[in-house]
Amino acid sequence: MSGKKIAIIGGGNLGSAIAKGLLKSGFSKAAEITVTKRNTATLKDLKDQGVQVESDNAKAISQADVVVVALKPYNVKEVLSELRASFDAKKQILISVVTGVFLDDLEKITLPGLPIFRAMPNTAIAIQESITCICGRNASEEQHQYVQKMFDQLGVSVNIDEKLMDAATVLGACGIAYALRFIRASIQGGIEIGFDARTANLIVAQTVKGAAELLIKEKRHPEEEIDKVTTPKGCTIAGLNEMEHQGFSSSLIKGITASMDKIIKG
Ligand SMILES: NC(=O)C1=CN([C@@H]2O[C@H](COP(=O)(O)OP(=O)(O)OC[C@H]3O[C@@H](n4cnc5c(N)ncnc54)[C@H](OP(=O)(O)O)[C@@H]3O)[C@@H](O)[C@H]2O)C=CC1
Ligand SMILES: O=C(O)[C@@H]1CCC=N1
Repeated sequence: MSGKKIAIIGGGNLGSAIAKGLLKSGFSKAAEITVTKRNTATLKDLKDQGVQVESDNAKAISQADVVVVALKPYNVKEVLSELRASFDAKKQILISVVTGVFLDDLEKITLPGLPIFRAMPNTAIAIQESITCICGRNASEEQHQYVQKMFDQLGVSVNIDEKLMDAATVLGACGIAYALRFIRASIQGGIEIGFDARTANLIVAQTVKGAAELLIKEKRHPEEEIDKVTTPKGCTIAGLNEMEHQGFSSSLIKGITASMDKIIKG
């Protein structure tokens, strides 16, 4: 239990997922979390669990020890610059999960010297299974440890240089969507070869989980594990090679670089 009051500014997809993860992990009590957005009706689930729901950002920030900003990139400047007076550089930490807004910009928009972190989680944060890449400035060792502990409760965290934050957004945050599209396509294939949708979903999701766990728990290289599956002249290599002829790896790599270009060039 952290004991700190956390205000999440922008309770949309990611902001709400963070609140859910904080509750589920026991890192925060419901009464310690405030989530803001203009239309608070969509936060009913969180409100029913005891989370404070608010449309007054200034009030939420001034009562918080930790401010998590989960606004859309295009309205961060407009919203935060009006809230400058609510921040306290001596007592607070700002954590931004906003894509493409630099520590420099965040400090200019808010207060000089404010301890500021950028964190890039993904939506699996709602079930404590995120990978979260973190960088920060102006923070004490204790504040760094607090932020890392917070995201470790919500999955796994890794400290990176800010220059890799856009790449982290693509690989980790967008990556959930890429993985789910792989899963959905596999389910479609599974239905075509005979399974009902529900059974295909279970088989594919558990298979993907197993593949990931082999890498995470056993620290294996993907190709080492693929070699164990590909019986000579067998059906796996026939399928894999056909996928490659159709551009499977190439399309993924091109998709990843297209996402990266979108962040950099807009
Ligand atoms: N979704 C994801 O998987 C990830 C998203 N991100 C980043 O997180 C940020 C949020 O993304 P996401 O959650 O998907 O976006 P959403 O649009 O779902 O959430 C943004 C929320 O901000 C609220 N909002 C808008 N204006 C204000 C305001 N003035 N005060 C308070 N709240 C406001 C909106 O609600 P209302 O209109 O009711 O005010 C909305 O719910 C983005 O910067 C994104 O790049 C990063 C990693 C992963
Ligand atoms: O698509 C987006 O722009 C955001 C950033 C990472 C995930 N969703």
